[in-house]
Amino acid sequence: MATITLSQLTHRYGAGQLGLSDIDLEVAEGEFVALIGPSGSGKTTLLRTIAGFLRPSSGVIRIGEREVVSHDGAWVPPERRRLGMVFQDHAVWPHLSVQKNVSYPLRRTGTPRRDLDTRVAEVIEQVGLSDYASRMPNQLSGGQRQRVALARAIVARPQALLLDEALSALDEPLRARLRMEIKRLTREEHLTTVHVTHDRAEAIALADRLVVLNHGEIVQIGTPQQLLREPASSFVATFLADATRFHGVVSGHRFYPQHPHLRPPAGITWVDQHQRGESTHHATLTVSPDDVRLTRLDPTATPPEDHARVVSVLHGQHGVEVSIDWAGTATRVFQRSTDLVEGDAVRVEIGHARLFVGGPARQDATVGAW
Ligand SMILES: Nc1ncnc2c1ncn2[C@@H]1O[C@H](COP(=O)(O)OP(=O)(O)OP(=O)(O)O)[C@@H](O)[C@H]1O
Repeated sequence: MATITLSQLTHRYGAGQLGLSDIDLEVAEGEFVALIGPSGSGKTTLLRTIAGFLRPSSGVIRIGEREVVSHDGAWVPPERRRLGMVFQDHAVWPHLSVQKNVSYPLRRTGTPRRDLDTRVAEVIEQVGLSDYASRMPNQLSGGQRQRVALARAIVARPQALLLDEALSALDEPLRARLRMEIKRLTREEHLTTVHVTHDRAEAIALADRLVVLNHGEIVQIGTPQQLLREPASSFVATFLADATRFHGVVSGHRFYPQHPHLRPPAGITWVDQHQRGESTHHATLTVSPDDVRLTRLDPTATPPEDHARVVSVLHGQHGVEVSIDWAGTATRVFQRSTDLVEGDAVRVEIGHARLFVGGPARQDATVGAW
């Protein structure tokens, strides 16, 4: 296993489109890192650059002891980087059995027969396919084919494992099971892993550290708990925890919201992002869906001015997601259970909020789709 180090990595596509901007990142030996961010933020570009499918415009990539992309233009092609890759679409060879698919990387490098048989049997067992070794891919389920792809990616003990939406094509509950198995397997094999996913729950469940990208830049790196507890910007709070943003101004250490009815709660965490020379008075209050309480108002009485309306109520396995319209601001609220229904008038109370003062203007841009 190896450390992956990226230094000042920048990529511009042919049309001038910025893919990556000045990325510095070190993935430690045996660490599991997930790349997350809105659509177009650069996740795929970054993974493809590490894999060697894309040659960055500038910067250095080191995998283990070796520079695979250097300042002086030196370049190691993908097949010589000793990386394992798993894509979304079960890329296994249809004309080869499970055993032959998995053993292929070892046959290619001329591994002696006995070593090959032992290692292939070991990996096939690790992914739970021992009873299927002689089957052809068309006799397997989607989940089983993805396990074959995973076994083939790790059989040659790669320096690192790259996962590109590897679980996205699978349905629950299979997806959740394979997610846990990947976690176990990467730990057992002490695999350095970089995982691109659109699924925040998956990233949070699997990763030792999350790398949040936006506009081709890293906007925050940290453990899932750190990022959830201490998002560095209103963008990260909104993106990772579905927080709602309310804009306003700060003056004399008080927040004045634009939102006509918002009463800032007593529990505010101030995050001062003020940058010298910038206008500092703009501020964004983020409210996490867990920190809002809703009380149904008497439907026969005229609702007070600051009421909100329930727009939708989605019951799920682990609770209820209530969306409200609060003077034009769509706000998400998580509740353990509720008897609220669409159209109800509610009173809104905020338990805790984070106030981001100043900071880069573009973090307030639309978060975008996953
Ligand atoms: N082949 C290409 N030519 C030009 N621009 C590209 C190309 N591929 C990606 N881009 C641009 O580079 C930026 C980063 O794209 P990338 O595909 O890495 O994002 P992503 O985070 O993986 O997005 P998604 O979640 O939608 O897959 C985007 O602005 C995108 O439009």
